[in-house]
Amino acid sequence: MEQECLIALGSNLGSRAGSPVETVAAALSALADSGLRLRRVSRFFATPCFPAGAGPDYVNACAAVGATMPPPAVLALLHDIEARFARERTDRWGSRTLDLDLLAQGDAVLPDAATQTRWRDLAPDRQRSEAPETLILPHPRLQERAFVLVPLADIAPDWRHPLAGTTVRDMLTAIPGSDRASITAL
Ligand SMILES: Nc1nc2c(c(=O)[nH]1)N=C(CO)CN2
Repeated sequence: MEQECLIALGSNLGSRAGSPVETVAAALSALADSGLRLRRVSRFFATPCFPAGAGPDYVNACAAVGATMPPPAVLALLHDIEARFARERTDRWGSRTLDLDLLAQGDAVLPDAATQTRWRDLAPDRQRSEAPETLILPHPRLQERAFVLVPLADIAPDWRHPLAGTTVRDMLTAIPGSDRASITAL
């Protein structure tokens, strides 16, 4: 059965595809060519780098795609596309030629809610050692980021977080207005 995946795209450096806008556009074509079915694409937005001053502005967008494969296979596919656009994975907040995040797949919760709660309460360094490269769904920082929520609201305003119970529209209302105001559609 096909499930809907919500994917966030971001770029703040040119790649072999060209500018960040061209890179995000090329990544969407790559997604469509990869066996995922492209259902909806948001507008492209210029967003200030988070954290502030860590690099040039980003271009961010979101896409809804249909997938018949399980979440780890979708993630592997996203990593493969990132690699083709030569993203450097060394620096956590550093500049990105292309960043593809799997935000959600249907209402999947991975790992289970109790494990996610335990991890969330750990200090960040222990979080990284106990939960190294584990796929967490929905994406654990989805609610905090205007640069994700603003494009996501274009394509899935009524999607409901399976643990928090809130919609994308609710989450967007809950973040500071100044964060939203700093984002402009291209
Ligand atoms: N505005 C914005 N800032 C970021 C982004 C991003 O996509 N947009 N991605 C990052 C690395 O994941 C770090 N900072």
